[in-house]
Amino acid sequence: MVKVKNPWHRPVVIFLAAVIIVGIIIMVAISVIQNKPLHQKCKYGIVLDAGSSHTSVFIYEWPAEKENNTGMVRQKHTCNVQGKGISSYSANPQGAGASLQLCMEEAKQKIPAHRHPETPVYLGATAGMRLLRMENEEASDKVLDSVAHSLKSYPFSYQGARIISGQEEGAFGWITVNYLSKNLRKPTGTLGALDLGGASTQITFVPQQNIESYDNSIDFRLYGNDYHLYTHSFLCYGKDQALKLSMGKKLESTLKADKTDPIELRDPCFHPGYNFTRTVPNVFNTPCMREMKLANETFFHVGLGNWSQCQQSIRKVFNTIDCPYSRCSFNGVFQPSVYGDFGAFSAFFFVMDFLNLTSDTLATTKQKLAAYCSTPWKKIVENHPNIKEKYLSEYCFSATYILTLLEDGYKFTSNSWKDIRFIMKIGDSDAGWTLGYMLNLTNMIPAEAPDTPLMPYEGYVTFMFLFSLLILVLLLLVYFYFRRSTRTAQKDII
Ligand SMILES: O=c1[nH]cnc2c1ncn2[C@@H]1O[C@H](COP(=O)(O)OP(=O)(O)O)[C@@H](O)[C@H]1O
Ligand SMILES: [Ca+2]
Repeated sequence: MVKVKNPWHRPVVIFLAAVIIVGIIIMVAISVIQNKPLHQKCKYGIVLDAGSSHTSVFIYEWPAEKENNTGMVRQKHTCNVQGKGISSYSANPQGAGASLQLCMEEAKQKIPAHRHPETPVYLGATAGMRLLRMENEEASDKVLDSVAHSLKSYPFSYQGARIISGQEEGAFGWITVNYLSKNLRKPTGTLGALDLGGASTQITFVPQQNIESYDNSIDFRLYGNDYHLYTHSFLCYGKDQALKLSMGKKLESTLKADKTDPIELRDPCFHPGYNFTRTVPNVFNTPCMREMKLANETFFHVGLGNWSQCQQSIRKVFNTIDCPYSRCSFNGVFQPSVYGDFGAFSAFFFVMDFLNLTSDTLATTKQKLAAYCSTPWKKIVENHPNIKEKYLSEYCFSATYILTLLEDGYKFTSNSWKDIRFIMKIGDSDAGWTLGYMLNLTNMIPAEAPDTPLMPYEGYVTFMFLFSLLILVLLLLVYFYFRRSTRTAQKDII
């Protein structure tokens, strides 16, 4: 009997199989490396939010290759500038620029040095500077010159320092929340934006009704979709200016009713037992109100802690009678019915979060707030020893103002109240106008949708891996089948 065997057969098959396996491994490795998102290659941008009460510096970061994809920019760092807002430096403009130094030095540390020259820096000032410009344009120009001069002294790419309009503030806040929620490339609805500052407040949303006033309408084409937005910014209706408006009205009626000395302003929006000596100019030092000349300049601000009376007094700062359109919010400003979900951020969040009122029904919110406002001031201070007294004393007013603004002003109902989400951040990033402002100025939101790869990166890697595994298994099956049939043939021959 002769045993037929090809001595070359086995090593050749093994060699071929090894070459194929190594080839597949190399192919997968190359494709993984080739397509790996380059995490280390990030770009940066800096936006300074020069608000009426304070300035914050925001540093944003995004992967260099993916700048046109929605949701790719994230907030890397924030720095709160010490002291008050830049508009408080009207008598000492140099101080405004100097106040930014610590945070700008921090930005130099946070951003890799080789990226400094290409990192854009923008400063946008909001309602505090709008008011200063109304009052004293020369002073407001000097403050802007001072911050511009300061920002130019850093190694970044200075792109300007300006007062943004209320419309921009509203629209960019809307872009921010919808960019971060990744709503912009989907057919699903968008999120309206409610921003409450110290000196102004903004409402922005996609309405169902026609926009009757040109000033309140803004159009965007983003990622191939058209958005027709309603937006309005109420100057003087941020919570600090609204407090002045409301106190000013009460002070005027107190003086009409009773000219006794000392003047006592009995205020239902402050806690019982609260008693603070203030000066009249401290209330009236704003272009939001007619000046009131008074011989006696100090008064006692005395708390009563009565929520429903507080709401009555706040209602007086909204004119809901005159309306030249089919419907208005207040002060003769056109507003379509609120529609869809809303993100309420900035002071809307700070106040409602402090009072634990971010997830109740409207009726429960009112009940809880009434109980809070009637709590004695002494007890409030005892319960919150570490909170700044100015903030603490004003939470009853601020929350009552928020409820009145949303319900009587914007016409939210107990039903649509459920559509308001009080938010501070979405993911890592703060809700606010700054991110939208930067995305717009760096052209990071294209009008048309950019070409997208066939499948996302993770899907691509998984696909390549499974496909290679399949080929390998098939090859092994062929090999074993081939080996078995060769052996069978050999046996048959034997
Ligand atoms: O922790 C907090 N508790 C209560 N209010 C806060 C807190 N942090 C900031 N605020 C308030 O948020 C508001 C922010 O307004 P901002 O300075 O942005 O003014 P603007 O947007 O009108 O220019 C101010 O009224 C400020 O007092
Ligand atoms: Ca603000």
